Parts: sequence; structure tokens; C-alpha cells
Amino acid sequence: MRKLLKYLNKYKKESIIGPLFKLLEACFELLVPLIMASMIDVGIAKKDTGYIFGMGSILILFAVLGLACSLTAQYFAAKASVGFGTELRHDMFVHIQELSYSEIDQAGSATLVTRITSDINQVQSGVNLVLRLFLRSPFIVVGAMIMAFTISVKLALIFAVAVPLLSIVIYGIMVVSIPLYRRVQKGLDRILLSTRENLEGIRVVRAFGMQEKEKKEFEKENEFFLAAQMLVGKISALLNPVTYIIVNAAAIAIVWYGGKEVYAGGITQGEVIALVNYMTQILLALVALSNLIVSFTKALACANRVNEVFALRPSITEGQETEGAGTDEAVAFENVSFAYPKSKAYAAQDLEFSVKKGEMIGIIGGTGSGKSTLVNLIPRFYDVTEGCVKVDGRDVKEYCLETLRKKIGIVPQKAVLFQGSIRDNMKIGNEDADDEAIMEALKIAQAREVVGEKPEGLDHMISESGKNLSGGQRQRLTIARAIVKKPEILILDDSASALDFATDARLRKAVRGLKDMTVFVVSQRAASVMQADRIIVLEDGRIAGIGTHQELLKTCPVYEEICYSQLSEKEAGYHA
Ligand SMILES: Nc1ncnc2c1ncn2[C@@H]1O[C@H](COP(=O)(O)OP(=O)(O)OP(=O)(O)O)[C@@H](O)[C@H]1O
Repeated sequence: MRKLLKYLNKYKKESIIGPLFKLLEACFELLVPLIMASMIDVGIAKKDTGYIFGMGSILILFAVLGLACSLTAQYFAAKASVGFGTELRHDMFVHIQELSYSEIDQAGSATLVTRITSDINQVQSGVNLVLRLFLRSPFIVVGAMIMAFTISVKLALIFAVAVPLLSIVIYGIMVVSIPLYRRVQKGLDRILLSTRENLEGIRVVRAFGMQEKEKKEFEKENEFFLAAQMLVGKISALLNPVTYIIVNAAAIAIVWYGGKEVYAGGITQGEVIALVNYMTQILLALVALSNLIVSFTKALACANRVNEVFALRPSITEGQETEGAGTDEAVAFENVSFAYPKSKAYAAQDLEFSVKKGEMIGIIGGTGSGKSTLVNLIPRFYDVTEGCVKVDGRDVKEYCLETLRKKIGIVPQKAVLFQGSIRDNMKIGNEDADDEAIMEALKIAQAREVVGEKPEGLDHMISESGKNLSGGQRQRLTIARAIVKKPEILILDDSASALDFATDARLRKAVRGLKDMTVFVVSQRAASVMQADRIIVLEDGRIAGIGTHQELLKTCPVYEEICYSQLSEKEAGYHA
């Protein structure tokens, strides 16, 4: 939590004024039992109605002033805590943006969503409560004890026993419940993950009749969450009864011994009532404090989870270079091997090749052979484990990331579009692109008719994740988006898989015509890569062959097998 306190720096004034007004309110509250005592001892004893009304008016005045102080404190505490939450959320969002794929894979996106939403909300409420009650409650407890000692040292000894006892109970419950709140948050994470997976794959779930299985799995997660919450709820529920028992026992002791003292003439009746009032005030303050502690422990658990995200350091640190070396080599892999974090096996091994500017390279291989891994190393989504990847003659680690990624247009396997118009989506990589440039890119990506079919044209609104478009339309639009960026290197990672063969062929032909652009076409289809200048064949993360279609047919058995399993002999030879 301490690490997060810097987010209150901008709200120092509010963080001081809020608690101060709460303390002022507490002062008024502490004076009330004394006024009540004098009403009883003077007003009622002497049947002085004027005195009773006078004191009554003071009580009303204190109530009004107390309310005003309380509202002012609420206002400042809310301002500080909401500001705190907003800044923290902003910084976490920026931090997550800076993380590389490795850290995001490691953390998991479901837990990041919980941490930036519900965890930060919980910390925000914790800050609000602390600002309002953290000083007030102990102030009332200490203040009421001091008042009790000024009334009767003998009777105040009851306070001296009861208050430490209460503190021990509260501390004990806090120590037990903090780790349990962490378990509750973990349960919430698991529910979120399960719900997200289910909703994202709802069509598959229904098509395979998996509803029952999914329901059972969800119930299992839900029960884990319930059990964790019940356990922590039961322990926290002990707080109120235990504190009430201790405080009420103390109140009984005050009345018992206080009564004897009144008979002995050591104390007045009004003072006994004041002492009971102080004990009640202590009880209420402690109940508020215990609730504060419960919320604070939750906030603390959440703050730790928030800090865990900040503790994830981006494994990719930027270089300084803003220019390539100006060679005629677009991309070079020098003895590159790569293993995913926490994975012992290499996903890519001993990759060695170079690609000239303007070349079109096909990358083919079975599923899991390392095709996506290879192309993800070019824009430095991951850092190589061994060797070096060069873009325009310079190690990708030497580049500042913005420069490097500006050079590269990558179309990932999963076509992702954002909510907004088609135009907005097209301009993501190139703010300055005009409609003419966008239409040209759409033409190359065979997506002109996607826009042509829509009455609003480029203003057609794409819904969340492009759900109002077909898979093939989404793929073509993501290809167009990458072309609008006018990158030096275009990477199509199996991004035409949803297109029919004729459209795919037209697309490849159009992409081939993109002069000055080095193109990588990743595919499992031989037909998609066979016209490339050179083809890299991957098998189990290693290069099984590099060459033209014809060369590979003669020299690479893996390629030969792929081709003959997908194409007729005529097709395989005809396209050469
Ligand atoms: N984020 C990841 N974390 C750990 N392992 C991964 C990750 N992504 C891929 N792998 C593993 O790396 C290997 C290569 O995967 P990759 O996605 O590069 O294959 P691919 O050839 O592109 O497959 P496909 O054609 O099915 O997309 C596989 O064994 C895969 O399980």
C-alpha cells in the first residue's frame, strides 16, 4: 500500500482537510456526554427547565456543526480517493501497454482485467474509508478514555482493561483474514477466466453441446469462490459479536461499580451516565474501526495484487537507434533460437537466413512448427533466447521500438478490429492516410467490396471486436489496415485462412505487386506460398529447407510431402 501512496500526492490538501474535519466532528461528539451529565446533575436535579433547554440547544448546535464537519470530510475524502483511483488506473494501463508479450502471457489477461477494475476499486474504497475513519476512530477511543479518567480514575480502569482486550481481538481477526482475502480475489480471477473463455467460445460450446460440462466447471469455480468467501465471512462475522460482548460487559461493570460510587458520594449520577455514553462511543468507534479494518485488509490484499502488476518489468528494453543501417538486407536471422518463458523446449532453433528488400518470402510448416514464433521475433514481440534478428542491417534490440514497429506491418492470425468506423480502423497505423490511400489498400486486400456493400462506405460502424463482419471480411480489413501503414516489411501470419482460394490468389497477386515492400506470407497452404521468391520450410522449430518452390520440391522432403498432400501433381508443377 505504501508504494501506492504516491498517487495521493496530488491530493495532499484533500487528504489533510478530510481527516481534520472528521476530528473536529469527533470533538463535538466527545463533549456530548459532559453536557448530558450536567443536564442530569444540574438541570434535572434542580428541576431547572431553562438550564435543560439551554443545554439541549447546545446539543442541537453540536449536532448541526458535527453534520457539517462530517459532510465536508466526506467531500474531501471522496475527491482524494476518486482522484487516487483514476491516477492509479491510468498508470496501470500505461504500464500494461509497456509490457511485452512474455509478461502478458505470464500474468494472463483475465487477471489483468480484474486488477485494473475491481482491485483498484477496492483500494480506492479503502483509501476513502481510511481518510474518513482511520484517525477519527482511534481519536474517539483515546479521547473517550481520557474523558473517562477525568471523571473517575477508579471507574476508568474498566476502560483500561476493555480497550486493549478489544484491540487484541481485532488484531487477531485481521491477521487471520488478510491471507484469506487473497484467496477470495484468486477465486474471482478464476471465475472471470472461466466466464471469459466460455463467452468468447460460446459458438463452439453450443456446437459441441458442451454446455453441461462448462456449467459444471463454472460451478466448481463458483463453489471455490463461495467457500473462500464463506470462510472469510465467518471469521469477519466474529468481529461484531465479540466486540459487543466485551463492550457491554464493560458497560455493566460501569453501572455496577458506578452505582456503588454514587451511594458513597464519590461520583454523580450524571457522570455514571456520561461514562456509559463514553463506553458506547468507544464501542461505535471500534465497530467502525473493525469495519474499516475489514475493508482495509481487502484493500491491502488488492493493493498487493496491484503492486504485483507494477512489479512486472518489461523484459524488452528499448534501444536508441531511429534509423536502419541502410543495407539491402530487409531481415536477417543469425543463429536464432527461442524458447517461450517458462518453457524448456525451444519453439525455434538455429534459424539462419537473410531476406533482401522487396523479396516475398513464404513460410510453411505443420501446426506448431514455429511459423508464428519466427515472424513474432521480427517486430520484437519476444526477444530471442540466442542469436540475433536484424532489420535493415541492425539488431532489433538496438532500435527504439516505435521506429522498429513503424517499419513493420503485421497481420496476426486472429483478425482484431476495434469498435469504430472502418475509416478509424484503417487509420490506426497511419493517422494521415486519406480516403484515396485507404481505398487503394482495400483494393489490394480484396476488401473493396466489403466497404462497397455498406451504404455508409468507410463510415460503416464496426461493432466490438468486429462481430458484425464475417471472418473473411475481418481478415481482409486487417490486411488493408497493415497496408495503409505503408510498412517496409509486411507480415501476413496465416491471415488469409478464411478466404476462398480465388480471393486468396487475387490477394497474393496484388500483394506481390507491392514494390519496395518485403513480404512474409505465413501459411499452412502450399498454394499460398508457392509463388513466393523463396520459401522457408519449418519443422519442429527448425528450418527444413529454403528455396524456390521448384528447388524445394527437389531438395526438401517435408515440403514435397506438404505439396503432394494438398495439390495435384499438375497443380504443384503448373504454378512453378
Ligand atoms: N505464448 C506461448 N507460450 C508458450 N508456448 C507457446 C506460445 N505460443 C506458441 N507456443 C508453442 O511454440 C510452438 C510453436 O508455435 P507457433 O504458434 O509458432 O506455431 P505455428 O507454426 O505458427 O502453428 P500454427 O500454424 O498452428 O499457428 C508450439 O509448440 C506452441 O505450443
